[in-house]
Amino acid sequence: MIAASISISVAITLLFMTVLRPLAVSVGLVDRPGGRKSHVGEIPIVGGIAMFAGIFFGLALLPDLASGYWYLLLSGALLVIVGALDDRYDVPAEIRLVAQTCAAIIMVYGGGLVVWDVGNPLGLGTISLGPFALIFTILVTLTVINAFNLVDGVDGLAGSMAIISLFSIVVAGGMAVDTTAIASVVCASVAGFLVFNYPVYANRRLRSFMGDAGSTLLGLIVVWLTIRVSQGDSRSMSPVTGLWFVAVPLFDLFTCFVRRISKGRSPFRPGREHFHHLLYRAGFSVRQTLWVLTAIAVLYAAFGLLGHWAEFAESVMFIIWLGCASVQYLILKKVATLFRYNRRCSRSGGIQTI
Ligand SMILES: CC(=O)N[C@H]1[C@@H](OP(=O)(O)OP(=O)(O)OC/C=C(/C)CC/C=C(/C)CC/C=C(/C)CC/C=C(/C)CC/C=C(/C)CC/C=C(/C)CC/C=C(/C)CC/C=C(/C)CC/C=C(\C)CC/C=C(\C)CCC=C(C)C)O[C@H](CO)[C@@H](O)[C@@H]1O
Ligand SMILES: O=c1ccn([C@@H]2O[C@H](COP(=O)(O)O)[C@@H](O)[C@H]2O)c(=O)[nH]1
Ligand SMILES: [Mg+2]
Repeated sequence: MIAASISISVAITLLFMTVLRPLAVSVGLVDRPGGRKSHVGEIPIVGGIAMFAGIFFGLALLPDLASGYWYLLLSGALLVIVGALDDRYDVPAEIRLVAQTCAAIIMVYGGGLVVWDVGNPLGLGTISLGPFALIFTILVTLTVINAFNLVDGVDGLAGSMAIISLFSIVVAGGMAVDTTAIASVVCASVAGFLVFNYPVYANRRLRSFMGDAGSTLLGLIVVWLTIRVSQGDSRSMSPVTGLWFVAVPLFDLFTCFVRRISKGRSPFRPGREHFHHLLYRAGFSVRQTLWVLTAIAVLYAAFGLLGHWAEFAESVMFIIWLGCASVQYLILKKVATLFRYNRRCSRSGGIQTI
């Protein structure tokens, strides 16, 4: 039955992508180049809606779908609607954050998921969140949802990050039936979308984006399943392990926040200082940028799985995770400096170093 759900998920996503692309052009649901945009031509932003449709029908086919997962579809639908409106009309950030908070609340009360404790990241024993559990759960959910949005800035990246995270969650979660079924259906749908979004020559005329509708949906599903396998009596991995599975999007969010605040700018104001932007501007092609970040994400996920299986101390894994965040931040700063230097050199006709 899972095979049927996977097939339906990918088929419906492909169908919706094909049908919605021309419609999107006629209603103006397209991304136009200019400003901080890095793409060329008008690109339909239909991936989020198409992936949601694929996931909806794929999950609906699953027998015995736990009732909590209908709430995943409900909160996902909320994010897709608000995201699609934002992709078309630019909804104010406050309204989007309210919608994301509502999605998190649906997860808590409908899906029954709360971050009750964060495991033992400091080596002092399990840290229970007590009365702060609800607010922490909402913050974690907003953080991961937005991390996936922020990383969606180059072809294929957000989809690849989601597949890596979901695959790792399933493996660390001991291939639990419900998590495996849901993650497989979602991965199938993302794969269907990537047919239109992965940067290869063959699909250049079909290129489409998932928009905030898609990236926030994927962030929600990833955080939902992570909390599902890392909390409660049936937990099969520690929360710290979960951090390794979303390291690239989280590091991007945190480093952007630090860089923006240190420059006296609002961390919520969009920019072009994300890791993918820096690689791209430093001379990497779109595909090379995607491959570098995918390779880093695979390494982080593999290390998370290694720590999980070898039962490394959570505190050690957490310290190394923080270390990697700092190293990535320093590399980011170095690349930015080199890039500025390079630009100055090329303006004055000097030798380029990168
Ligand atoms: C604005 C921007 O950058 N734009 C981009 C983007 O452009 P686009 O056009 O797409 O988008 P817009 O600009 O239009 O809009 C953007 C969207 C908005 C709505 C605007 C708001 C933007 C945001 C970025 C909002 C983010 C909101 C937040 C609430 C984030 C707050 C961030 C923080 C830094 C606070 C974090 C605090 C927490 C409590 C959360 C902690 C969660 C963690 C996962 C990390 C924990 C790690 C620690 C170091 C914390 C504490 C230590 C401990 C001891 C505890 C240990 C903790 C754990 C072990 C965690 C436990 C975890 C679990 C139990 C489960 C965890 C689950 C998982 C990890 C899965 O994109 C464009 C293209 O790229 C771009 O150009 C543009 O700039
Ligand atoms: O697959 C993708 C996704 C995004 N981009 C570029 O990033 C910006 C930001 O996208 P948002 O929809 O605002 O989140 C987009 O305009 C593109 O320039 C991309 O190239 N490929
Ligand atoms: Mg976005």
